[in-house]
Amino acid sequence: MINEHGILVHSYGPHIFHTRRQKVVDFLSRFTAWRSYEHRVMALIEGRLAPVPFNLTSLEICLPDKALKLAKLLTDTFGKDTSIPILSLRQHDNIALRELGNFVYSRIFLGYTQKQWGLSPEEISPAVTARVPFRISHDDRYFTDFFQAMPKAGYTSMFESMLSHPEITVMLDTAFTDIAGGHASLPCIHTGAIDEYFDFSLDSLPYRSARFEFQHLRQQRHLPVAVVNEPDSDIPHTRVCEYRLLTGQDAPETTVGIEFPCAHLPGKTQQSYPVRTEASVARYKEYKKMARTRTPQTIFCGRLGSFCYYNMDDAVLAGMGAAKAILRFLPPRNRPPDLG
Ligand SMILES: O=c1ccn([C@@H]2O[C@H](COP(=O)(O)OP(=O)(O)O[C@H]3O[C@@H]([C@H](O)CO)[C@H](O)[C@H]3O)[C@@H](O)[C@H]2O)c(=O)[nH]1
Repeated sequence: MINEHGILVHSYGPHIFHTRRQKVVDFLSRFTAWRSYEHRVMALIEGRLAPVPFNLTSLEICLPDKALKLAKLLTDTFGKDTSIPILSLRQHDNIALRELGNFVYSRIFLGYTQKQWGLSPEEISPAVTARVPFRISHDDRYFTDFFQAMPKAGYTSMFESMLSHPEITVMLDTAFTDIAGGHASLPCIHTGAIDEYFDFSLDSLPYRSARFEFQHLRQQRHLPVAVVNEPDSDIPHTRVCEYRLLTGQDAPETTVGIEFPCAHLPGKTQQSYPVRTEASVARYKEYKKMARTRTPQTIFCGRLGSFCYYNMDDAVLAGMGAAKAILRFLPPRNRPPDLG
């Protein structure tokens, strides 16, 4: 969205496209040109800014007296240019590595995760914190995928181009319950929340939400990198994003977005992240079972429909799969030949 100062911002927080899947790149490239962009993030640790994921540069910044020795130990133990989840480092047999793991855990993960999820890192799936591993290299990019880019004219323009087709009608501000009386009798792809779709009949699924505060600054540049994380638990926000550094927009002034995670209140906030615990995943599976028997022609998709912590490329791939799957509901004579 272009804000009132003419700056392109992301209303729901920074979205950075990155993937290892060529077929997803090929598909999206039909609708957008790209601006090559490698994301870099820093975190404020004891008053100093250091790269996140924590890497050998972060080590030199945060623990300058021990950095050389620890870098050698890390490289000897795990190998050069490797990475390791923080929870594994904290459990290592070697006491120096365990202590280092505890240092990084307490300075980067504990407060941030508590704010982000309302839970400690141990209470959420280990896959979540493993998204930001300890890097045994000086690579300070947030992602290592071969394709990292932003849609040149923004995501809105990319989706407008995707939806501009004579057979596509877009109806905004229309609840799915307003169409065909709600539960679809025709084949349908539903990307809304599966618990809401079934009127919370098995109780609600837990999600986290976030509030974004935008500040326009009368200066050319505000941050050293596009995103600065704030892991301190006493400060309510988790990160600040300077959008022009993501989008490359040339402008004399800048806008930052500050992210405040919060609980999701059904009907009041937007679900942003599914909170996947053993109990919530079990409940989601019950909803899936219900979907199979009650609405077999509805394909649930996306972060909310699949109750999955998808990255954008995961969501696109699942969408491509759903588009193919829905064609199977067509009578065989109407199916495209490559569907079989
Ligand atoms: O400083 C930190 C960073 C992360 N964590 C913990 O790791 C979890 C996963 O982090 P991340 O993948 O960054 O989470 P998110 O889905 O919000 O990231 C998206 O935002 C942008 C970009 O990274 C912004 O800089 C990108 O498009 C997405 O990947 C996190 O939930 C924490 O539990 C931490 O503790 N401390």
